[in-house]
Amino acid sequence: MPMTMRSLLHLHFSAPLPPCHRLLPKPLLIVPPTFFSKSPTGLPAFSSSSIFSFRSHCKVPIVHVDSPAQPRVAFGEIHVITGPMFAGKTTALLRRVLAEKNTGRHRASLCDYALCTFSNILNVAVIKSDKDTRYGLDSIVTHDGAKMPCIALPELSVFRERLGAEAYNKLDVIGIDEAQFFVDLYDFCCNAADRDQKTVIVAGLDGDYLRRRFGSVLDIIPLADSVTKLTARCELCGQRALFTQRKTSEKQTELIGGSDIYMPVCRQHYVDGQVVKEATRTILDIEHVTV
Ligand SMILES: Nc1ncnc2c1ncn2[C@@H]1O[C@H](COP(=O)(O)OP(=O)(O)O)[C@@H](O)[C@H]1O
Ligand SMILES: Cc1cn([C@H]2C[C@H](O)[C@@H](COP(=O)(O)O)O2)c(=O)[nH]c1=O
Repeated sequence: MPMTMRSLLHLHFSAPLPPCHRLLPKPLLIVPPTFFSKSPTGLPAFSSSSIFSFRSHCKVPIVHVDSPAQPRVAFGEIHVITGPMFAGKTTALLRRVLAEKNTGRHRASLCDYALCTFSNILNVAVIKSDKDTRYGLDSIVTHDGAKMPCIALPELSVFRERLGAEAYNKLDVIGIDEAQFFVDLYDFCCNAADRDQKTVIVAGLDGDYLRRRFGSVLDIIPLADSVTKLTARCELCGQRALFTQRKTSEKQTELIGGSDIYMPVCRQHYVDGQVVKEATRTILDIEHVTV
């Protein structure tokens, strides 16, 4: 049967909403045009676009509508922070998570003005791999000692269950540190951003000590809204450091450690370091000593 314009419109507007919306009662409030612009009194004033506000404890409290014909659902986001060790990835993750939380608080205060509720302050959670036992399992810690509480997990698929479905549904922002250790990073990020409307901020190494891809960090780049590659300072010359040099002779890819085992190096010192390591190994091999 040919589709009329009317049936197309009906289909468009009656398409099923994401799971979180389906659980909700009818929109609590319809705020007329541009709730977010300020009046001279500093209080929100109304003007030209529409915003439907749902119950504020819902993950997607607001559906912005630029024009009545184009409803836009607020989807999740994925931001990737990568680079070598000591580049400031964990520091950037902490900053970003806190910034999201504060922005959320700001947004919340505007919505709360209309909804008379303060329950939609952004909820954030930070996850790290339980392989990283350097500073205990209950916080992520930067090389400078800054800390944030976290949940340490063997894999990301257990996060929802560990947190509980209700708490998970209320989350707005999920930070993931040491992402290179999570084998299910791709699926988790996909589901969290596409299906569950979370903002996911991922920090992890792009390469290992041999400059090979490390875990799945590179795999999520096609999913990402933004990718930030940070650099450190070469420990030998102070130039921009792109790589992580392992100072010991262990060969396994995963080896937990800090400046006792690794150092950030520039391209020249990475190459020089590999040459020196190779030469040392050859000499010691000849002498039948294992390094
Ligand atoms: N060679 C180093 N040894 C120890 N700390 C370092 C070294 N180089 C830089 N740092 C410090 O580490 C900080 C970055 O820490 P962090 O955010 O944990 O980095 P990353 O998560 O990328 O490893 C830098 O701001 C710097 O103060
Ligand atoms: C290069 C490299 C690193 N690791 C480990 C060492 C640390 O425990 C983490 C990286 O921590 P950071 O927050 O980025 O400083 O990864 C490894 O297992 N294998 C490697 O090749």
